[in-house]
Amino acid sequence: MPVEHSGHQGGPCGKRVGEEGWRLGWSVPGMARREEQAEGDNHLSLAGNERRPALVASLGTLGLWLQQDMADSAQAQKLVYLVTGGCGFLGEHVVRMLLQQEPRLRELRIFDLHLGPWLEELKTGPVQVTAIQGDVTQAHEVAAAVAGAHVVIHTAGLVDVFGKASPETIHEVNVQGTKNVIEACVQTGTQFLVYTSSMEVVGPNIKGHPFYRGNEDTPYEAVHRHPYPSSKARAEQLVLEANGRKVRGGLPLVTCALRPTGIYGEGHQIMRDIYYQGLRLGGRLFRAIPASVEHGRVYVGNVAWMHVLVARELQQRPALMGGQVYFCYDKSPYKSYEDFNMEFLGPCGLRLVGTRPLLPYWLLMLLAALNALLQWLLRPLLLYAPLLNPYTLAMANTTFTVSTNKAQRHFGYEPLFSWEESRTRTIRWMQAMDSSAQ
Ligand SMILES: NC(=O)C1=CN([C@@H]2O[C@H](COP(=O)(O)OP(=O)(O)OC[C@H]3O[C@@H](n4cnc5c(N)ncnc54)[C@H](O)[C@@H]3O)[C@@H](O)[C@H]2O)C=CC1
Ligand SMILES: CC(C)CCC[C@@H](C)[C@H]1CC[C@H]2[C@@H]3[C@H](O)CC4=CC(=O)CC[C@]4(C)[C@H]3CC[C@]12C
Repeated sequence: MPVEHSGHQGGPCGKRVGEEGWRLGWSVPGMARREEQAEGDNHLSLAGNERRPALVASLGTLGLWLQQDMADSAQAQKLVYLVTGGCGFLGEHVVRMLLQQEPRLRELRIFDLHLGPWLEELKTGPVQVTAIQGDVTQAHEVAAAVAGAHVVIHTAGLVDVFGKASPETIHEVNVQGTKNVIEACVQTGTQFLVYTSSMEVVGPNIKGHPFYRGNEDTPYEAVHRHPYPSSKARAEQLVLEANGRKVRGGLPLVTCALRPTGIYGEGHQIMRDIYYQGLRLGGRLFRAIPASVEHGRVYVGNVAWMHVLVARELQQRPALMGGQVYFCYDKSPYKSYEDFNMEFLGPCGLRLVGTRPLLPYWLLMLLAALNALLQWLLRPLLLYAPLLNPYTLAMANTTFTVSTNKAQRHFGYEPLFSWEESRTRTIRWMQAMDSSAQ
């Protein structure tokens, strides 16, 4: 079913809720917000005194202890992080997660081609937030942003499986951009680099082999032809090969790569597109993929949390974690791409028609090929970029799921958000998005 990435109508979602946008309500479950932590720090001496009566022997001791406390906290808040692509879907969650969950942050630099207006609200907090408008393909811009950073989280990338950008541009951003980030770390002396890779560096491959609940060591023939996975695979390889290179000052560069499966959650553009497509079709979507095809999905908040944790622990366990890859996973259920989306679209009033695909696979392939042909023919006049093309069809129609605990073993990762919470947050976002658009 060709789905255009445009158009917008109000829908049943919006009629149910009248709440603030998800950006305003962003918080982490069961954890103190960073601001609250900072506030807590200010009162630490009193709370601490209750717990440690021996220290309250005299006012002098109390004063000394307070001084020590302040020195510790100044010492603790010393790190400079840089997030490339920090205004993207994932990048924004990483930025917000860092501000909430990384108490040692002194400065957070956000580097992106397009800066979001929401950055302004972050500038009033205790951490210095520096927004840098820049292009990862420009080595000098990257080097200037990286200089003085302790950790770089490189999420910037051109995510295009719809043929919007040329293969050259995808390569330039994803591969050359990553090279620039690595070289900037080496030249300026930044020691820790986390790269946002993708499950796509593994598969599904062009032969459509299933990857059923595999892990980082599962053998799989990773063969790519499409520019996006090829570029991600090359960039990941560059990042991993750079592990151990000497950076300015003589210390070794420590790198690792995170491979999310299909990310979902607040801000997910494709989910938004599919929702509006469903509305245009009278609240219905038509099943195209057999329910038995499993597609790996992971909640954006958990992917962000994994980035924060991996960046922190990379500094503690460089020998174990340097040069490693980790799939991003959580407790999201194994389902087909369409059935999974219905977890959110269903409560927004959409219905998936059919227990089996309504069209035979060969016909879908034909439609996908037609779309590709149309895209090529229309290119001089307009950009025709429907969701259905031969590549996306193959992606959706090939089982690819992960089952691993490597991140838990190596750096103690546990999902921060349960499946229920992830689902609720995503539904709330869709409802809020729709009501704010009406
Ligand atoms: N969305 C998904 O399901 C998955 C995404 N990933 C990876 O996660 C990362 C983030 O992806 P999303 O947040 O989904 O994409 P996104 O398109 O929302 O975010 C990418 C960000 O990078 C920025 N960017 C693009 N080109 C740039 C350039 N030349 N210089 C500076 N900034 C540039 C964009 O402005 C954008 O803010 C990407 O590296 C992607 O490959 C990996 C697995 C799954
Ligand atoms: C009925 C249609 C054929 C359904 C089309 C769905 C597709 C648009 C999506 C199916 C699988 C998605 C991709 C997958 O989740 C893995 C990804 C990893 C990334 O690193 C980037 C995004 C993506 C390629 C994702 C893109 C949309 C799908 C192809």
